[in-house]
Amino acid sequence: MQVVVPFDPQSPKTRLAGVLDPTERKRFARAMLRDVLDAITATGMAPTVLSTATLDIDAETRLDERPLTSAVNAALEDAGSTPVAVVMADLALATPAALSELFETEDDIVLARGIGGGTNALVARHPDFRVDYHGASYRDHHAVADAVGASTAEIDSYRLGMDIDEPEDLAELLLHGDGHAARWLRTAGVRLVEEQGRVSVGREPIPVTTTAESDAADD
Ligand SMILES: Nc1nc2c(ncn2[C@@H]2O[C@H](COP(=O)(O)OP(=O)(O)OP(=O)(O)O)[C@@H](O)[C@H]2O)c(=O)[nH]1
Ligand SMILES: C[C@H](OP(=O)(O)O)C(=O)O
Repeated sequence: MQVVVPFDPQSPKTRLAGVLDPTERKRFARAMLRDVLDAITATGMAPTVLSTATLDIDAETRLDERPLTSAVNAALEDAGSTPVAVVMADLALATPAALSELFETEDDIVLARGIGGGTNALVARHPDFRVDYHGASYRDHHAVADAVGASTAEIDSYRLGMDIDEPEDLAELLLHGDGHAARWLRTAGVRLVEEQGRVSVGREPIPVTTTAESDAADD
């Protein structure tokens, strides 16, 4: 099986602009990528990062400047009859156990839904299956699988379902994460705010000198 991790390092995580500035968003996205690659590697698989730009990371990288859907579909086509897993780079809470369940479920198409309607991870073992990301892609991928006559399974996983897109997702990461991304957030001064209802996040003012530590947390 090929395990592909799409990643766009250029202007990532714009929905986190209320909490992190552009440089921080790049560092945070990179820290999440490291967590995802570590979790995949711990399952015994070797991930390939499908990136829009060159990266200095310790993983095989395939460059493709096209938008997400086109790049992933090209990877599916190139794989031929080899099964392909597609795991998003913002699944900072992903664990080897959750990923192993995804990889080992034997249907033609295996889907791990994300909150908000997305498809956070999938496995494709059918030659005619193609992706169509954005919007309610989870629903769309079910329809594509049905249309090509593929059997479909769903992975019901909190750990794969939490893609870190919105500021409130950062609270989940602070609560349940212990990897590079969670550490980077804590070092950057992002903190849980407990009020009535769900916890949210806020930012502590941090002295300029600790910016270097915040970089180091990503190393
Ligand atoms: N290869 C590739 N990966 C992409 C592209 N766009 C997004 N990704 C990756 O796809 C995954 C899901 O991305 P999104 O959460 O939809 O987008 P994002 O740019 O990270 O965040 P927003 O700017 O907040 O939408 C992440 O792993 C991204 O790095 C692209 O054009 N090409
Ligand atoms: C890529 C996209 O992710 P989201 O926009 O939900 O983060 C999707 O899964 O369709």
